[in-house]
Amino acid sequence: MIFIDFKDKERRNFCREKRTKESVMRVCSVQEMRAMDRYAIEHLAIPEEILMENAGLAAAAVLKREIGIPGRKFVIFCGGGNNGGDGFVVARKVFSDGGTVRVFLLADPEKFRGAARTNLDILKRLPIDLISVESAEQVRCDIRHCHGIVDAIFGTGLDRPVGGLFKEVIDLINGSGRKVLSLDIPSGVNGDTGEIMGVAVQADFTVTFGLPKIGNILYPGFSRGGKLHVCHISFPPDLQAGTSRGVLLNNPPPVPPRNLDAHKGSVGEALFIAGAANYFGAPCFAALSFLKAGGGYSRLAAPASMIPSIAQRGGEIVFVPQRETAAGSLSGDNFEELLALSAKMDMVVIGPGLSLEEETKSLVRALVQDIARPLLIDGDGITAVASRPELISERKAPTILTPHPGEMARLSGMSIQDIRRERIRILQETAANLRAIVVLKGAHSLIGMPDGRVFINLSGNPGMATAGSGDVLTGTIAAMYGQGLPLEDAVCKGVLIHGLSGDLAAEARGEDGITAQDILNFLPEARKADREGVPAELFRRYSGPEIL
Ligand SMILES: NC(=O)C1=CN([C@@H]2O[C@H](COP(=O)(O)OP(=O)(O)OC[C@H]3O[C@@H](n4cnc5c(N)ncnc54)[C@H](O)[C@@H]3O)[C@@H](O)[C@H]2O)[C@H](O)CC1
Ligand SMILES: [K+]
Repeated sequence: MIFIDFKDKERRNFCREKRTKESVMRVCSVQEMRAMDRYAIEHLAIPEEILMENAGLAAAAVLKREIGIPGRKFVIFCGGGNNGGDGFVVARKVFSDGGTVRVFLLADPEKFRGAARTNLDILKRLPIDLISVESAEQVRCDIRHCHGIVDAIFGTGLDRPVGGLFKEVIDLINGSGRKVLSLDIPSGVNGDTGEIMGVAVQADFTVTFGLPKIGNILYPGFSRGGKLHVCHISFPPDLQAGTSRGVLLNNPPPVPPRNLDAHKGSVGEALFIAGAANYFGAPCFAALSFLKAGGGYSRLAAPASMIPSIAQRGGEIVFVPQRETAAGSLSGDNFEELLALSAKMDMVVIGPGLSLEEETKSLVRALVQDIARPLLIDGDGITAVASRPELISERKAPTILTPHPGEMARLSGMSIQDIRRERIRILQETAANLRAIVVLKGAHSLIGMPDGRVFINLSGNPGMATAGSGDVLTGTIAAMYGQGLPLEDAVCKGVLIHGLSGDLAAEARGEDGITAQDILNFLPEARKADREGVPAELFRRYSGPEIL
């Protein structure tokens, strides 16, 4: 365990962290959480009341740290399930620690069962205000005069859109300007998808129980949770380790050190098959990012007529001029040369700015089928092969695909809306069907492995939603592989470094005007920070929730 003093912002405390496989945190679905819960209760004989007590105590500890308890007033909203039960424990603990508390029930008190019932019955014997909410108006005054609100309305049991009185109360909470602590997950966020089910609490802090749920980590749910903490509520580590098809936070191992006698061939050789008339940026960003991320030898096979202008921006690239179609894209008769050259590479990248010319698409399909080296397919390359999944699944060498949601829709046959809603499941199916590593790009990009594992990446920022950003990602991934990381780790590391570079660019220049050029320019700093320790603020974000 490495201790980091996060408060020392002044000195821009650079943490010397070592990311290890053991430090990868699992994220679980609602069903997995329920199974863990059941196992703990039935096989380990941990009573439900003890799990709930652990949950409530952890939440009260966060209230104490963030707001303070003695002499403070809290309003606790409790729904009719166990999330509400956790709220009752918090109420008892706040009261015991010298705070004032009012508990508002959003369900018929007769309906509580099990541990929630037990805790409600305890509360009834204490001098704590327990009020059944009939209308939102009833709570307005208390909300205005409290120091903090605890949201224990819905947890993982949310199973339909939020409306009526629940919606009115959540709207009041969100408009109150008070500090809000959500228990397990902000009420209204779907635990499996991160979707907002009509309306959701905007929390300042969330304490999630057992393990983070997918909805705590995926957008838009992630942005509703504020600072995220996790309390393992005394589950043993083995139980939390989960299955091989698990969802994990992206935390790849370090890139191997550069040998003192490194030469350009020993830190990776990549070929980029990219570019067409009017697409000057994509090939240049892709091929240059490979070098800026530490790769050794970057070759760019682009239409011959484009090369003089690209060369002005990237003289470090080695060019392989290609014959072109009348439209200025790569022509089919480059096939043999590209295939022969590909055989000598560590990795081939195909797609950035290739255009959707029919002849070029046919060339891509033929190359995808025959290139016997690790192949990263991006952009127009994905569109060219999307209708022929067997070309990818039957490849003899590994394949990486880096789709944005629109390209993912083409690859998976699902709509963009479906992909937003069920990102993890669709990614798992697509990666398995295509036998490929699939990077679904977006806020918190997802990396899906053919065996069903999914890594959620936490680096990056909205400023990176800019043209050319994806081209920089391709070269970054290829560079990680060229420098010796195993393929899966290289993809995970490339995604992390790309986001880190964007975060450093945002820190230096502000998020709004970041361009692909900025992400490219910050790659060397990103590599350095990844080796020596990222700034404390970023480290905290990338490490995921703090464990209580
Ligand atoms: N290991 C753990 O994670 C532990 C979790 N705990 C807490 O328990 C909740 C889950 O409890 P559950 O009873 O299954 O569900 P909820 O409390 O979230 O609520 C279910 C309740 O709400 C109704 N409902 C659902 N959606 C709506 C809606 N849109 N509108 C109105 N009503 C709705 C539903 O019908 C039920 O009545 C977990 O999140 C943790 O906080 C344990 O305390 C400790 C172990
Ligand atoms: K909640």
